Formats: sequence, structure tokens, C-alpha cells
Amino acid sequence: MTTSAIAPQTLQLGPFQPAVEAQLARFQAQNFTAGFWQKQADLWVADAEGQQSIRSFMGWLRVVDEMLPAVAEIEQFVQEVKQAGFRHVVVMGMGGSSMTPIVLRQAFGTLAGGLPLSVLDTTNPGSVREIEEAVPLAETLFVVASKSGTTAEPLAFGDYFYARLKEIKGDKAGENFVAITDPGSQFVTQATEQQYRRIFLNFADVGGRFSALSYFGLVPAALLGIDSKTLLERAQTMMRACGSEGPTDHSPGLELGAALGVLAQQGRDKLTLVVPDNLSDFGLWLEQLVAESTGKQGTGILPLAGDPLSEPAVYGSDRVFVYVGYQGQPDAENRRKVAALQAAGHPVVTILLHDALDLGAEFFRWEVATAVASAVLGINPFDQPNVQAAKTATNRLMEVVEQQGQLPQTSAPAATENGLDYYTSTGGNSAEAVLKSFFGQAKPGDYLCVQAYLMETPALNAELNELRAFVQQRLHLATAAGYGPRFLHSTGQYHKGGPDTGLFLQLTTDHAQDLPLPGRPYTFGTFQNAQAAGDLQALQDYGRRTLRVHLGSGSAPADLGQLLLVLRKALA
Ligand SMILES: O=P(O)(O)OC[C@H]1O[C@H](O)[C@H](O)[C@@H](O)[C@@H]1O
Repeated sequence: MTTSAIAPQTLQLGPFQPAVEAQLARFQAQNFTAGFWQKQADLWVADAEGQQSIRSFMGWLRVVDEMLPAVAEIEQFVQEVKQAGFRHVVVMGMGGSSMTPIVLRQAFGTLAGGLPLSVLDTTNPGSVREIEEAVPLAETLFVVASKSGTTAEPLAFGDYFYARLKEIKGDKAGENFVAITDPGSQFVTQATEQQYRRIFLNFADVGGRFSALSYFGLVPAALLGIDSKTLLERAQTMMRACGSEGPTDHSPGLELGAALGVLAQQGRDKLTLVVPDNLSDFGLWLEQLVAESTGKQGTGILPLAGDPLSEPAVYGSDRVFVYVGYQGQPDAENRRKVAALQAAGHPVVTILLHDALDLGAEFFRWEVATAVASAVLGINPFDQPNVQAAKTATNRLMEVVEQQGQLPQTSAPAATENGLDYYTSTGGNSAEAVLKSFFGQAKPGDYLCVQAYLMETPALNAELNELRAFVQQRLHLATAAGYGPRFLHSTGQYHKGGPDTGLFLQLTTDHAQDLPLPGRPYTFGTFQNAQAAGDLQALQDYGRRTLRVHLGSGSAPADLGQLLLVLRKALA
């Protein structure tokens, strides 16, 4: 279906309406939209270096125009791949390089003419093995996606599966591999040497989290069988609505961004996303875009994906609710609750899509809104200065592993009960006392962030949801949850660079069934545990409140159930 109308957006801002209107008037006086499209970097920051960085990452503004003529080439590639007998696709990448296929795969489901697609964005050995066992290796196309071409995880995934394919196809292994990366990245050299089937060169001036509508999103989209031309045309309609071809009365991106920026300034900095089930992964994409762009210099907006939706009484004054759903879909329970929240005085944004192809336009709407909110907050949306801290700490630990064969010993846990080790400096010498003192630090406006360096499974997700629901009801805290290392390339920036309002509960485990990494003196499991330890170190270096619970190596959902049992007692 083609449609020229964009998905309608309603802003019900209650008492915040006047402040948002005042911001829009300031933008108008500044001629903001015209400056925005001309990449006028002083709209964001005053320093010359920051302005230079902003100008060099605004290629996403017109990447849709660059990609439309490339659709035929991408579709031809998909035909070639299908004719060559490929039956499955695995996209391997972190953060902005893998979020879009995660969203699209869920929203569109299985399409006639499309190939089933998996995404690998974790170093968890169980998850790597799960993918390896689920796909027909010889007939699987592996898409290694990394803008920089230097990110440790996708390079490790690529090496692992390349070695597996070599065992099967010898010198022809490269036929099963495709690269998406920036021109001139060191990965181009490797992919060329390994005779990859294809190398798609992306655009140096399009940053990872703004790359949904570039090759990073569109090659997987076409492999999934999605009509990527229509996806782009919808995005183009949104571009025009946002002023790409001249003045516009109501730019949806500008209005949304102004609202989110002003609300964050007024303490409403938890963007609580409410979506129907088949859009839940849109929250992962939004987290990366918004949290990594705005979470710096002690400010920012934290999108919460999957925070249980409750009655108004449990929420503090730190929320803005955003409902993204479909026009034809009742989604009654969610809509009823959102209406109650609005009636209770919470600001509410509603966006109603015609169908999943509107996601093309949504990517663009939210990119503009994020850049505009960043201008309100006076920060550079295109850098991620605090992501490096965790990577540096991890690299240091990996050097120890290379020299000594294992990770350094940590100090003794404060408590060990039922196979769970509790590591904290907050106090307490029993599990219950540790949890009591950790959660005792919570104050209004804080959020709990559960960081699971574990294998993602439906059973574990269910336990995580229960834990979040309990904390929300009992302490009236916003809750976030993420799997490591995925969130390190996403909300990890906000955790360290944003406001000091997070309580970080890190969950780790031993890996009974580990996997070796070819050409490296360590395993996937050691790599994942080093990433956890590196980020914990970085969080603590920033003075964040942390608690690490090391689970037994048996069943993670059962262990988490155990933790929740103790937590219920601790907070009784
Ligand atoms: O695409 P890559 O260069 O491999 O980067 C993948 C991810 O890595 C970093 O951690 C950045 O913070 C993310 O914004 C980025 O999307």
C-alpha cells in the first residue's frame, strides 16, 4: 500500500503545553528548521570541535535520497542470493548496525519471498551456539555489519562463523559472507582478503544509530522480503513534513523533539514506550537512538522499553508516555491505561501507524525528534563519549586474560546464598540485607536498570518482567532491563554519561558450555564476563550505585526467581 499521509501524531502535554509552545516559538524565531537542514551546528553546541563533529555526522538527513536509487541494486543482490540457494540470513553486529533488522523482523513477520533472518548481537556462548544449531550453515548468508569495522563483537562473530564455514566449504567460505561497513574501514581489507560475496559500502557521514535507512537497515529489509522502496518513500514523505524541501507549518519531528526536550528539562526524562506486542523491539531501537544521543553531560532522555504498564498511582513525576500503535488495531488494554495516565495529568504522545511500512517514516521522525531534543538540551547528539570507558576497562581485562589465561580474581562476595553470590560495597552480610541496603538508596526520579549478561530466553524474559513489575509496584521506580553486551552499545552511554539516577543490578554467570574463539586465546564466555566486569568498573568509576549478583551456572530463570524471592522479603 502506498500512502502519502504520514502517521498522525497527537501531543497531549497537559500543564507542559505552554513551555513546549514557548520552545517552538523560540525555534521559529531562530529559523531553526532551515538551519537544521543546512547542518547549522551552532543550533546544538557552541564549541568549534563539537560543531565540526556535528556537521560531519548529518548525512542521515538526506540518506533516503541516496538510497532510493540503490534499491534496484539491493533487490538484485537478494535475487542472486536466493538463486544461489541460500535459505537463511544471520546479521551480526552491535548497536546501530543490528537494531533495524531486529525491529523489522518482528514487525513484518515472515513474508512470502523473504528469507528467515536471525540477529547475533551477543557474546553469550549459549546464544551463539543456539544460532549455529538453528541455521543450515552451508546455506546461510552471514551479514557482518560494522560501520567502524573495528568493533570487537562483530569481528569475533565473523571469525567464528567463517572458521565454521571453512570446515564445510574450504576456500569457498567467503561466498556465505557479506559485509556492510564504511569506505576505507580496516574491515574492508579483511572482507576482501576473505573473498566475501559482497561488500556494501555505507556512508561515512551517517552515524550508527542514525543508519536505519541506509544499507545497514535496507539490505536486511530486502533479504526479509520487505518492500524497501515503499519503506523509503514513506520516509521521504516524513522528510518533507519535517521541512526537507522548505518551510512547513507543523514539522512532526520538530514538535516531538521540542516536547521531549522540554519535558526532560522539567524532570520528565523517562520516555515510557507503550506498544503492541509486535512492536516491542521498536523499543530497543528507540533506546539506542535516544539514550545514546542524549545521555551525556549529566542530562538526557531515557526510553524505557518493556517497563510494565500500570495504573497512574504507581508513577512519579518523571514520566512521559509514548504510545506507538496501529490505526486498525484496538490494542484495548494498552490504550485504556494510556488514556487513564493522560487523564491523571501525565504527558502523553500518541502515534498511529497505517501499517508496518510506516516504520520507514518512524525511523526518520524519531531521528529528527532526537536531534531536536538534543538541541533543546544543548548537547551534541552524534557522539558517545562515555561508551569508550567500558570498552577500555574490558580491553584491560582481556590483556590480563591473554597474559594469565583467565580473568583476575574479584574480591570475595558480601554474601553467598543458594548458589548466588552478591557483590556490593553498599553493605549487608546476608542476601536479604544486601538487597535491602542496595534498594534502600532509591529516591524519587531514580530508575532500576537490570543488566543481564546472560542468554536471552523467553523464560528469563518472563522472570525479568516479574522482577521489574515488583520493583515498580513496591518502590514506584522506573525500570529498565537490557542484555549485555547489547545495551553497552545503546543505553550504556546514558548509564554513565546521563544523570546519576540509576541503580544498576548486574547479573552474571559462569558458562558451563563455553565456545572457543578462533585465533584468540579466550572463549566467548570469558569475553562476555570481561565485558560485564569492564562495565561494572566503568559504572563504579562514574560513582554509580551498583550491585552484582553472580548466578550459579544452572538455570538462570530459576536463579532469578530465587533472587526475587529474597527481594520480596527484603522489601516487605
Ligand atoms: O557499527 P559499529 O562501528 O560496529 O558500531 C556499533 C556500535 O558501537 C558503539 O558502541 C557505538 O556506541 C554504537 O553507536 C554503535 O552502533
